[in-house]
Amino acid sequence: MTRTRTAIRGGLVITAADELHADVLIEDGRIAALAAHGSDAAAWETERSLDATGKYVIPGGVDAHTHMDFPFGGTFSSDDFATGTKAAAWGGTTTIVDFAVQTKGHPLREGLDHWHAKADAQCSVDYAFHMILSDVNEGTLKEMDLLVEEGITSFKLFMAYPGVFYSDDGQILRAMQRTAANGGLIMMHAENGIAIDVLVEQALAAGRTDPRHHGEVRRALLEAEATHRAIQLARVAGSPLYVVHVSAEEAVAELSQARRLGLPVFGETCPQYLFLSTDNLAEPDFEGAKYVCSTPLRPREHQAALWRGLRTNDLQVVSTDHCPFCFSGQKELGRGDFSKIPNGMPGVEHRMDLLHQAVLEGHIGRRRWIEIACATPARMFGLYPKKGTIAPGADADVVIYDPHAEQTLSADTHHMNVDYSAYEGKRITGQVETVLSRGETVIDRRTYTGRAGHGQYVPRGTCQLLG
Ligand SMILES: NC(=O)NCCC(=O)O
Ligand SMILES: [Zn+2]
Ligand SMILES: [Zn+2]
Repeated sequence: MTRTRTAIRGGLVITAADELHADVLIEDGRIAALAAHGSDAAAWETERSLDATGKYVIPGGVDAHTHMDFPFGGTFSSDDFATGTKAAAWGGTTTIVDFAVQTKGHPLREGLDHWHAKADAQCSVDYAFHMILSDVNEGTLKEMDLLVEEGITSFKLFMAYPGVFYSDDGQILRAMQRTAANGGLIMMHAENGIAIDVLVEQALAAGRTDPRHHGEVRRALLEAEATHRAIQLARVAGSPLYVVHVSAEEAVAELSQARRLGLPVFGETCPQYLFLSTDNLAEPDFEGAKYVCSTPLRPREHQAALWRGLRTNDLQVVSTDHCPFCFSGQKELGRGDFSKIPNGMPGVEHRMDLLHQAVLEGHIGRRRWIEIACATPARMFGLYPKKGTIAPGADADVVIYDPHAEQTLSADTHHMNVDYSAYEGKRITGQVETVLSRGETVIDRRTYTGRAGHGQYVPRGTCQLLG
């Protein structure tokens, strides 16, 4: 085997734990060593040297919540694994964890095989899977044990979307009991879908059909109620719990209270809840449909609680919930009836940049940026320290990040396969310059040099934040 050695010289290495003025040695796709500028590093003999002077050297992002080619709302999300992982690479994300879907009445294995068929040989960066449980029954529960053993260690359940992915409290309790025994982690979409459907019906009957009503019927209290219920069910089952896409201040309060009691309860939020609001959902001429996702965008006042939660570690992870639908032909399915707008927003390309912007705006510090976007998602989902850090032995998933570059987000320049940007015209300071995935350059000074099929499937361990 030919040995390839690369040095990244002159940068500021930032991990969740440290900031070091250090050079990084990469050998055969792994981090081999770090050394202070001008020390041992001067003697490294390498085939390749990348100059990171004045730049940050950070771990590749781990986006633990994506939906590529996802069947939803009568259509499929518009990024497949080829386009979506290429966009991820452009944005400095080198690992995604996507959701394989169990079709109701069918085994988990079938859903998983289907997701491998979609993803294998298509990805530009590494990928792993969670499993969506659409049908919790004796067979499914047994299959969960096998999946945990082979590296699918987390399962998403929905308290929302009756008739689609919804599970009732009994099914939820059974699945939680199973993970309490097999080491898996339940990821909960916490909204009271039964109550929401009543409010949807009433809104439509009263002629309230615009996208903004999507946000109005999906009440913050119904997110908080479901979050509370999920926490209590997890307590009864003795299982840990990860609540996905938290958007409401009242839901953060439920998580904070549980964590004060010492319960193994975790929370994720997403950039759309931190940067966008119901003002976007109210944009005229049906433009609000671009921002329809669930949980919904909230009034701007909720953002302070989300930022606080990220600072106090009551929220641990920022993922994108990347689930893009084109405005033309997809979001338009819901003209005249907001409940028919496919739920989901694009975002896989912009998470690292938006969170860097949050550093500049004083919401979080630099190491916390890396913690919530790289290290903790890797730990949460059993990928650490292979992913999420820069340390000897870790995969050489490394981003050279220019903290001074200026960019404007736009559908004209993004790489996601979707015809609008949720952040059109937003100015960002900071930009991904170069991206290595297991030592291979996939973005080279703002040119894509990767290939579909470079990305490898990564089986995962269990949650590393317990006990
Ligand atoms: N979040 C959303 O609106 N769409 C994707 C499916 C989900 O995560 O609930
Ligand atoms: Zn969800
Ligand atoms: Zn999702």
